[in-house]
Amino acid sequence: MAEALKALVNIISTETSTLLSLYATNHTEFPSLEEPWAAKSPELEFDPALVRARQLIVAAAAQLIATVQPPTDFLQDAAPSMMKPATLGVIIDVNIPEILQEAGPQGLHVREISVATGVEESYLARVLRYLATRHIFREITPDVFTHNRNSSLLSKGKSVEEIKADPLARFDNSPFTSFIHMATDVLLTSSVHFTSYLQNPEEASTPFNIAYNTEKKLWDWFEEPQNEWRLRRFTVGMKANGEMFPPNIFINGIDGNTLKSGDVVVDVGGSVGTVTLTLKKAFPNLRYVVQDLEKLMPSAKEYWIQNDLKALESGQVTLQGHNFFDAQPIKNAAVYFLRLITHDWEDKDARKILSNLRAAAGPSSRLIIFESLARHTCEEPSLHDYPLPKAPYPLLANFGIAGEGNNTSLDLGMLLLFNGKERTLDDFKKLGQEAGWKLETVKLGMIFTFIFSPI
Ligand SMILES: C[S@@+](CC[C@H](N)C(=O)[O-])C[C@H]1O[C@@H](n2cnc3c(N)ncnc32)[C@H](O)[C@@H]1O
Repeated sequence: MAEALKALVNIISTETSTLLSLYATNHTEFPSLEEPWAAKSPELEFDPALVRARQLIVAAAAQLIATVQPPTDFLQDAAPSMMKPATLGVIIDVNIPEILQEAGPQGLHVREISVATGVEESYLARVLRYLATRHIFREITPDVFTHNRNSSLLSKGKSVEEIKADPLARFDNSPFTSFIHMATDVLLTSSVHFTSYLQNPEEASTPFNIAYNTEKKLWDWFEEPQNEWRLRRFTVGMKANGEMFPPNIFINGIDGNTLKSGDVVVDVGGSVGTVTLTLKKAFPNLRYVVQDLEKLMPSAKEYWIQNDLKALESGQVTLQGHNFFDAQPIKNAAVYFLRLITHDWEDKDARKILSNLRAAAGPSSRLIIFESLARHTCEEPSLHDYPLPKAPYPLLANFGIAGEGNNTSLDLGMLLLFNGKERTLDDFKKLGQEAGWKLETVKLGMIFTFIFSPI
């Protein structure tokens, strides 16, 4: 199959030229792997042509490795992949990103990092070498490490001193690091029980329940006093999700220009309301309700006080403690939307959430779900009607890790924590139908928009 190998190299070569010419046209230097990350042109990062070129290069490069690497080497690297979250967890827990940031570009010897962290020098050297081998941190001279493009994103955005002074608030400034840290903590611990759970799902509700010896759902477990920091980290992490997606996805998804002034948009399970803030800026003539569990309301209030106090004071935005398994109090809203909610729940629970919205909806209400679309690795006839980009030969139809890497991880993460799942197109149609909603439109994007009308 030399033909496949050549085709992969060809994709990498062609798309690299495209990528570099996009940077050149934008008068922006291509960011170096060796330098800490600083988005020089945030608009360029979301440019669809750049996103497409990058996706093709990563998909082809990953497939090239899988093609040329002996399978024994390939699997020996894959099997102990848990070392990634394990080492990232240590690094974040003992504040190495901040220590190296404070040390500057000349880096720091592990001896000094050891003094600053209290972790034995030889342990640190091995952890950092593992990560630097995978392009997270850079080893300048033996045992002297500094940040590179990837590791620089692990900083919590506070000094070591500030972190130590208020450990509970350590993730408050760093939505992205919060998100990464979740994988190194509850997810990693739960994953140990994966095989036992899948072979005997009656054992517990989820692998998470086995791991932490609790019958509570994750959200309720977060309320236990020892988990206060985890709830806080999760709430901050959700903001990262908001910032990871281009705002236009939500603006085009809701399409507020088709609504009447004063119409109500309900952000169901909206956390602090990051999507609502984006919508409110785009459609200032609408009214908004952000709903989440009562315990989230203080954080939500703080978020709006910081970002748009006027909207709260004028009543244009209302924050409402509401459990979405209870009857929906806002009747006949123009739009009920849910972002990253249905994937937390197994079908019977997701059905109940959508049924409660259906019971409150009026004839012209719309239900809008922002969620990933689970895709097969091969051609899917059910998706032929949608203008999804076609993967060139010999790439996997879903672009492999460059298309579905995060989604497949997230899908299994949902299984570990909630017995939830990412859904295929047919799953969404069926789920809607069973709850009284007809899937009318699907809009493509980094996250998909599924628009339903009442049946
Ligand atoms: C994955 S987060 C998504 C948050 C938000 N939609 C976003 O995209 O940023 C799930 C949210 O569901 C909320 N949640 C969980 N159970 C809930 C319930 N029974 N009623 C209302 N909200 C709930 C959580 O508190 C959390 O904020």
